[in-house]
Amino acid sequence: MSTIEVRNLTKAFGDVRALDDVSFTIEDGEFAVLLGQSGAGKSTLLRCLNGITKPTSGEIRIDGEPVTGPRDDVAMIFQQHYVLGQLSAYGNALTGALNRTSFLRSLIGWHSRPDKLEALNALETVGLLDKANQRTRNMSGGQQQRVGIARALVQQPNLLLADEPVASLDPASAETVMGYIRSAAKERDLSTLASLHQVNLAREFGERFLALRDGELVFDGYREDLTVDIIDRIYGDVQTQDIREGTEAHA
Ligand SMILES: Nc1ncnc2c1ncn2[C@@H]1O[C@H](COP(=O)(O)OP(=O)(O)OP(=O)(O)O)[C@@H](O)[C@H]1O
Repeated sequence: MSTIEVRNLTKAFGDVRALDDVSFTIEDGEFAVLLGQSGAGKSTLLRCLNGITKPTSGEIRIDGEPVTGPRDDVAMIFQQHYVLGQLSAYGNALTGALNRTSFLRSLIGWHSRPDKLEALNALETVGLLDKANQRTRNMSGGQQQRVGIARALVQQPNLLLADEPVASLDPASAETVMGYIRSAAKERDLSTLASLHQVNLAREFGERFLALRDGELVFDGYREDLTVDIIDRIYGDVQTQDIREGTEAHA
């Protein structure tokens, strides 16, 4: 777990300000959800936190240390499950330990006992221990995404980032996968920032919420503060119709 401080972060692509003077802090072990319309700047923010994208100005610090490039203690889960189809779930999970494995050892597929235990432990966390030996190409999309989560956990991150981790899944699998991300983060006390475009899922799983609109941070608060009117401000009316109807139906 780590504290993440983002100060006056701006990222410009030509005339487009993908991030515009964004500042926030994520406390140790906090589970934060990043909201915003398509093009709001969510991926750019996650990529800056991951050290893949260099900000135009501003600063990111993890436990006080400036982020200047990719770091081993920051793991990312992507929308597409980038698993190696020919490998088993266990083999994929073990690739999360490559940052701790020498090049020669990785060539011959040698892994330390603690790394092997870590991979099995991570598969257990995502409910796939009984499928450890199954080739991932024969698994469902949701299961492949859970293998991706296991791999991220084996990396032993202090910060877990997830960029639309359930966008390509059906609603039931999306809920299952989000449940595993949430419980993995809780179990390991991981500071987490996950972008989600499904507002209902975000409200179900999020604890803290950050929202971007046109690159600006327009909301930073907790579940009780994330009212339908705020969601309206983040998205416009389109996404909130269902929520209003749901709220009224339960009233
Ligand atoms: N490499 C790039 N070059 C030029 N413009 C970019 C680049 N990456 C992002 N942008 C622009 O920055 C803005 C923010 O994009 P970003 O992908 O961060 O949004 P997003 O909220 O993640 O959207 P989505 O939900 O559709 O993935 C958009 O206007 C996008 O076109």
